[in-house]
Amino acid sequence: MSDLTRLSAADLASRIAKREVSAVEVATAHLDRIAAVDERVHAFLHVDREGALAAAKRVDDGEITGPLAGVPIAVKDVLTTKGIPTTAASKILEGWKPPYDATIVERLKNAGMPILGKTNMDEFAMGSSTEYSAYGPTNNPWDLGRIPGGSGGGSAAALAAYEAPLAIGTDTGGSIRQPGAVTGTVGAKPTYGGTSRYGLIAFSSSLDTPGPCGRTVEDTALLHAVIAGHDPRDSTSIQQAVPDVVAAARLGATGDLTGVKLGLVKEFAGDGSEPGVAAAFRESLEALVKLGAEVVEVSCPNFQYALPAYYLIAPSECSSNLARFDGVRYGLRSGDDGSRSLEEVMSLTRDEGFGPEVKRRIILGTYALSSGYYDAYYGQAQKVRTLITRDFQSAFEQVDVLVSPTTPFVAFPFGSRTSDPYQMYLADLFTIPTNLYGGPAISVPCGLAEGLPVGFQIMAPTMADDRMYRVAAALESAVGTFTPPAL
Ligand SMILES: NC(=O)C[C@H](N)C(=O)O
Repeated sequence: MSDLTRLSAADLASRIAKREVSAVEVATAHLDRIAAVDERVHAFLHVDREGALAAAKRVDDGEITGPLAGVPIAVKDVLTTKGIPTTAASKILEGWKPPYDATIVERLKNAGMPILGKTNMDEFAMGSSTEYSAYGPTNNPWDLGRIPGGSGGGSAAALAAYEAPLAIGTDTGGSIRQPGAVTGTVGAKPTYGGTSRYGLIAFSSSLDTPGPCGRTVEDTALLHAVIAGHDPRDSTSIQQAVPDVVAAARLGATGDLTGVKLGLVKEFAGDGSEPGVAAAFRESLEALVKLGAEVVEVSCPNFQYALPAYYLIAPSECSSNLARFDGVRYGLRSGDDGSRSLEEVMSLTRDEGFGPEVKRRIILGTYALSSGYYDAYYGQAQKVRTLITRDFQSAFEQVDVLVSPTTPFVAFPFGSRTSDPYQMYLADLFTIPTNLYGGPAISVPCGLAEGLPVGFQIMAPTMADDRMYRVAAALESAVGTFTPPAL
């Protein structure tokens, strides 16, 4: 039989449904692949062999059916999994086993999708390379000396290394799309509120968005349909019905984009992209025009303020959200030998438990929220957020979607951006505006630059997630998918 780990999720699901292959065989093939290559890739922080096989058996026993029943999946370690270690790649949560499942995880289980394990990430999702994981970085399957993106580098690398056919990520400023771009995989950030945050360890609550990752656009859409939709346990969850993203992906795959208007953001053009990235993006745009799309230049003058606004809003929210890690309620507790006060124990725990990037953001956010500075920093950033939203709204009066490269550069070598935080933050230059607005966006592989993958980003209006899938699938039909060298 062909290697099951090379098949698409759609193909696996149909073979399992027809009983040409069992779900247990599919899960076993992926677990064996993880055992064979993950020492080199380090995509996983925890592998749940027993749990995955038990879930697969329930599908084989006919207890669960559905569009992705029996298709295994990897889950970013920032979503709670009942009884399974969940660390957000931080020492402060080492050994913590949550007492409940995140809604996303619950939906995967109800859909009969065996969870292979938890994937590596930057600590608390702060970073663009997984180099800030307290458990060591993930290596990019395209070149093991390079970063797989971040924060969800583990989920993207697991796909590129054929350790999992599907994965879950979360995107606060680009953490699904940028890892997708640099690993040659697909990553979609749904509309904010379109996927539940219940059980997602909060970084920046007004931005955090869980979403699907896959190797093809159709697979990603199939997973989107499983996880999206209203959740009464999340107060910002949207009530409205989820658009039919699977139908949109299948429509796009026919390769006809007649009448679709693509907006090229004027302010992004030539803005710091590596020449290879800019070239692959331009060629893809031409490919889309051949499929019938029209390209219109649009101006979004406030996008240039997105990065600074994000680095006030996200740290401000994180300084509040991460206050709960105090050595009392979860995981690590340091220096509690009976001689120290509660404050001292909290302080020692947080000093030992948090890594340097997390500390940097807590300090930055606490400062931005402090009395006397609140209006000048946090308040001002919120106003910028409104202006960016207006830029999107007026752009979408002229075009159906906006397009850009996903990230200005291809996967960079380890250590090349850790000494200057700003250089790391630039990885999200093109992805952050969407998070501030709240709309959906997807990254789809569009070519190679010096042998490394380049991502093409498609941004759509809120609750028009289907539009981006249509264009993404059309692009995929024109440029194909990209396979890394054998590991
Ligand atoms: N969490 C994200 O979406 C990643 C972003 N690079 C950040 O460090 O905040």
